[in-house]
Amino acid sequence: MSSRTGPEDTKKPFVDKYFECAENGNKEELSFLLKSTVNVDQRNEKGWTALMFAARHGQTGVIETLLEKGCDTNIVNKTGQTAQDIALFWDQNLAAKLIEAHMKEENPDQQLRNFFSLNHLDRASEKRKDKDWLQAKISDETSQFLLLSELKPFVLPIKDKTSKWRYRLCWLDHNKISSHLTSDTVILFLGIDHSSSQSLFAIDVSGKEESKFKDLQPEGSFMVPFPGSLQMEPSDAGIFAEARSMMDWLERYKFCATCGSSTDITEGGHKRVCRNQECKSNKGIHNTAYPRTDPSVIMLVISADGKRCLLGRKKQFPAKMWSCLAGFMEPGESIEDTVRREVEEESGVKVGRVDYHSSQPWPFPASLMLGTIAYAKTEDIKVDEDEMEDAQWFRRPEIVQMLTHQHPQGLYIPPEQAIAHQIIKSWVRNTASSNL
Ligand SMILES: NC(=O)C1=CN([C@@H]2O[C@H](COP(=O)(O)OP(=O)(O)OC[C@H]3O[C@@H](n4cnc5c(N)ncnc54)[C@H](OP(=O)(O)O)[C@@H]3O)[C@@H](O)[C@H]2O)C=CC1
Ligand SMILES: [Mg+2]
Ligand SMILES: [Mg+2]
Ligand SMILES: [Mg+2]
Ligand SMILES: [Zn+2]
Repeated sequence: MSSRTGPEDTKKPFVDKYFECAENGNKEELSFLLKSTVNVDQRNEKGWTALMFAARHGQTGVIETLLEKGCDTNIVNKTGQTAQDIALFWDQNLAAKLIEAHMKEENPDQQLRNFFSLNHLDRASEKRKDKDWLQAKISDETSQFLLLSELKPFVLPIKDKTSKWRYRLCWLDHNKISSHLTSDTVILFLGIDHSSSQSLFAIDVSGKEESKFKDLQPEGSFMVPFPGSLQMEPSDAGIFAEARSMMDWLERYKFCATCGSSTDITEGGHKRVCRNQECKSNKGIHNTAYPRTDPSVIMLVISADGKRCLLGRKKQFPAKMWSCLAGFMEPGESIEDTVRREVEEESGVKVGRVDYHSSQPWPFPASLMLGTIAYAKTEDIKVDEDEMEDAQWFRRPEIVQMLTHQHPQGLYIPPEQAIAHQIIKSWVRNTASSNL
């Protein structure tokens, strides 16, 4: 490899050496560098990681070491390839298989699981209808409770396997929180964790002095959910999404939307029941007392020549961040038509075909993002100035710069936890060898 230069700093000789070890299969020295100076996912100026160098040269021993050290197999380089793409391109089949096996282990269904959607709990929707069962679980000494104050979760700081600071949900057992449970405390059943046989709950402690909870766990704190929750362990983020959306609904929908009467919380917090026996909401399908989920579409619009994609800036976005267009679905509208309508409203561009990509619960407060790739039939842009600050077509090389934080003007797209990032990355990967 001719050029592997990284950022101009004192670490550069070590980083160069690190990539050289990956290329030559020098496992011992690579492990030593990882222990002392180098981050496992360090990239060079072309966006290559050690895993990519090892994949390119079929260094299976190094690949095993890097995978053990928790390297990220999803990183793309500046041409939009992952390490696995590189291994396949260079006929390093053993290397490609090793990476694929690791990815399968982490994600057995081989389906993109967006951040906030990794919730492994069994919601036990039949069991939670049984009041006695629920009450027994609330008092069970093995049950675990998550505190939420004004929708802020009680969390612990931890270092992940690459030494970055992240947050974990802080679970407290019944003994610790029993003094905070009064007859009007909102208790939400989250589900059963079958790996530990524990039932998990969230409780609302809004209005109580937050510092008091430090006695239960001195390292714990209430975290402002956005953007803090993006730094959560992905498996906790899914549980947090359920807890936050549900708690927000329980707090905001106290009265019956049909007749305005008071409601009672049932089924562990998953349903409200109108106290007015005559109310239409108590008659089956008309029930307005279930939690809300607001479907929203989010789309990467591709130009007719396939070479550019359309990104927009909402007025509230941080400076220099561009993202996919997005919008709420209206009742009686298909996903495809919502995409066509929102794109035309926001940018004036007309869309034809729409393909589904993946989905993401977005708990601010309760959107379900339906991710799509949409194909434009027109090019002229007319920005909806009420909602958008700007919308523009970007060529693929510029998108890659934005994706890999290499853009000369510092433009960037949302982080990997946002579905927008994943849709953009998919397009970049799928067009990696098409010379656009
Ligand atoms: N995960 C991700 O990567 C991304 C997620 N999103 C999320 O997508 C969702 C939709 O995107 P956005 O561009 O804001 O939507 P829209 O383009 O539909 O426009 C937003 C406007 O819609 C109105 N609105 C608010 N709630 C609803 C609702 N439940 N149904 C219909 N209209 C509503 C509001 O208008 P008014 O103020 O007049 O009430 C709001 O200003 C948001 O929740 C946003 O946070 C967006 C981009 C990226
Ligand atoms: Mg919008
Ligand atoms: Mg809109
Ligand atoms: Mg809209
Ligand atoms: Zn009612």
